[in-house]
Amino acid sequence: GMRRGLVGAQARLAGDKKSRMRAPCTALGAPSLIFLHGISTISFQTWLSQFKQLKDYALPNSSWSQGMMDLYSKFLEMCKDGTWKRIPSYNRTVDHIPGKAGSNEKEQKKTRLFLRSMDAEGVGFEYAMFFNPSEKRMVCLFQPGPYLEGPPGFAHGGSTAAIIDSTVGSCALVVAGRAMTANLSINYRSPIPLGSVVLVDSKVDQVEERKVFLSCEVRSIDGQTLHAEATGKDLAAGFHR
Ligand SMILES: CCCCCCCC(=O)SCCNC(=O)CCNC(=O)[C@H](O)C(C)(C)COP(=O)(O)OP(=O)(O)OC[C@H]1O[C@@H](n2cnc3c(N)ncnc32)[C@H](O)[C@@H]1OP(=O)(O)O
Repeated sequence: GMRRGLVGAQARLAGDKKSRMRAPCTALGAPSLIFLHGISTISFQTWLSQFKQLKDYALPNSSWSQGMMDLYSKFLEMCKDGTWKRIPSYNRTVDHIPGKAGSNEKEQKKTRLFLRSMDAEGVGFEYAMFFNPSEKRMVCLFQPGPYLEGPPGFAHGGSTAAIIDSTVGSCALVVAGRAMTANLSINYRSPIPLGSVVLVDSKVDQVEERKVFLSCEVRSIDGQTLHAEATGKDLAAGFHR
């Protein structure tokens, strides 16, 4: 009931019953905000049409817990007035790059975005990101699945690093247009139970020419437990190398 209602709400928000397959335009709002370069080389319509066949993985599926659904629903609400933007997610890195999305190049068919590498729903990284432009803040709702185990019953530190890197990297990418993580320093404060839901909350603290300085906290939904905190530096270069 709740879940179906939410998916319905999502579809209505996107204004299309096939929103599962094609949410990015509505979700991103103004793509020029996200991608500060390259957009002029192809027509806007062509760029949009490339997303049509792509499956968006940042939408609810049956593996999402009630906690994950509730949080997702809360963030969708906050998207209504434009304060937050839902960020779509694909299973190939190339599909996030304007002008290259939907590419059929042979080599790119074989590669996967690391966090979307597991085909079964719920076993690996289940996550959805939301961006707040005025705060230059990217929040990722993250539900680690059973295949991310490190200590028995808890998420592997590398998986935590991966979700932090991706959230911080996406934040830098949205703010700076291009981004490559140059440095990431993580303090692990409290283990993350598999199947729980945490908030990976990152923001840009400072931009100095090509350097983007970011900080990030991973907390339980109620905010009471600090699981990890990180600082990072992204360089706004190299992504298209
Ligand atoms: C949609 C999906 C989003 C997913 C996001 C995922 C994000 C990622 O995982 S990225 C992958 C992991 N990162 C990498 O592989 C990066 C590997 N490193 C590199 O390619 C290069 O070192 C790169 C591009 C970061 C920097 O190289 P380059 O552009 O030549 O910079 P360089 O000229 O050496 O340094 C520029 C400045 O940055 C500083 N800097 C460079 N590296 C670092 C570092 N590791 N730590 C701190 N500062 C650094 C330098 O000191 C220099 O500062 P200044 O100008 O004041 O002297």
